[in-house]
Amino acid sequence: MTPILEVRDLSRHFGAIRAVDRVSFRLAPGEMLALIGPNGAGKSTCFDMLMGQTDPTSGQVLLDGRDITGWPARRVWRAGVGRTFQVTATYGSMRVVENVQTALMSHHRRSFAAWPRFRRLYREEAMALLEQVGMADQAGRPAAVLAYGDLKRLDLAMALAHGPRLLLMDEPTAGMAPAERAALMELTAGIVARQGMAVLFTEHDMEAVFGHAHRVLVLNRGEIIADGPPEAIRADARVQEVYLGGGTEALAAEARDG
Ligand SMILES: Nc1ncnc2c1ncn2[C@@H]1O[C@H](COP(=O)(O)OP(=O)(O)OP(=O)(O)O)[C@@H](O)[C@H]1O
Repeated sequence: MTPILEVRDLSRHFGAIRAVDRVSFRLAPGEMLALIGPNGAGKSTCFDMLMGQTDPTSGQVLLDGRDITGWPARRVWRAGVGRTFQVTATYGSMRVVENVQTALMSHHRRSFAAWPRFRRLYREEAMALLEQVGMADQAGRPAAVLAYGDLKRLDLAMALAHGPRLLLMDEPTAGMAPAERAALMELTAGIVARQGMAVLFTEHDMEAVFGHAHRVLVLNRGEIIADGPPEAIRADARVQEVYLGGGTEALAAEARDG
């Protein structure tokens, strides 16, 4: 089966700094992959390359078998790479459902000149997306009054409006209460499984990583030092060493300290 994402020997060097160095991995349909590593490991640089925001020094990025290396961000997004934001990109004064409608308009390349007809445009599709993230009952509320966890779910619905093949989530649970974190990750896992898409996420919260990722990729100084299921990663001596030499308690401490 063709992987949704295939990264081959991807590198990004800044002068002498090897921010990302010969990173290779694959991501299958239905898979949730966590990308972790200590500060400065290269996670953001890796994400930036996958989103088309930074050109690789060398290597390749393939989406559904198509080489998208070096494509500009907008084209990468059009090709099916979506993302959620740490700070959600919603319009506070608009209603929840209208926020999703704007995401659908953008997906369907409709200009905002269609504004007068906006209230009807893609309303049903938007409601179906809100249903998926458990937000249909809040459709009529202004986004500004939403609780933080609900804003995150709205952000997810807006990312899904684009029908991504690959969803990149940058610290999806940052700033959330523990119970909300688990709920968001479970919700995401269910959607990923149903739609056969794939998720790559960075996360400092180790409960979110070890509780919800199918596979964990550990970066250190730009290189992958481990790639496997959560249990194997937790037990990996090199991973424990990198996380201050103290096993998963140290992993948790690193998470707290950011
Ligand atoms: N534009 C740049 N110019 C020079 N060096 C850079 C640049 N961007 C990143 N780096 C360096 O590349 C390395 C990897 O940084 P990156 O931000 O990708 O790590 P990270 O794992 O995302 O870290 P954090 O968890 O702190 O966000 C670091 O040494 C960083 O200083």
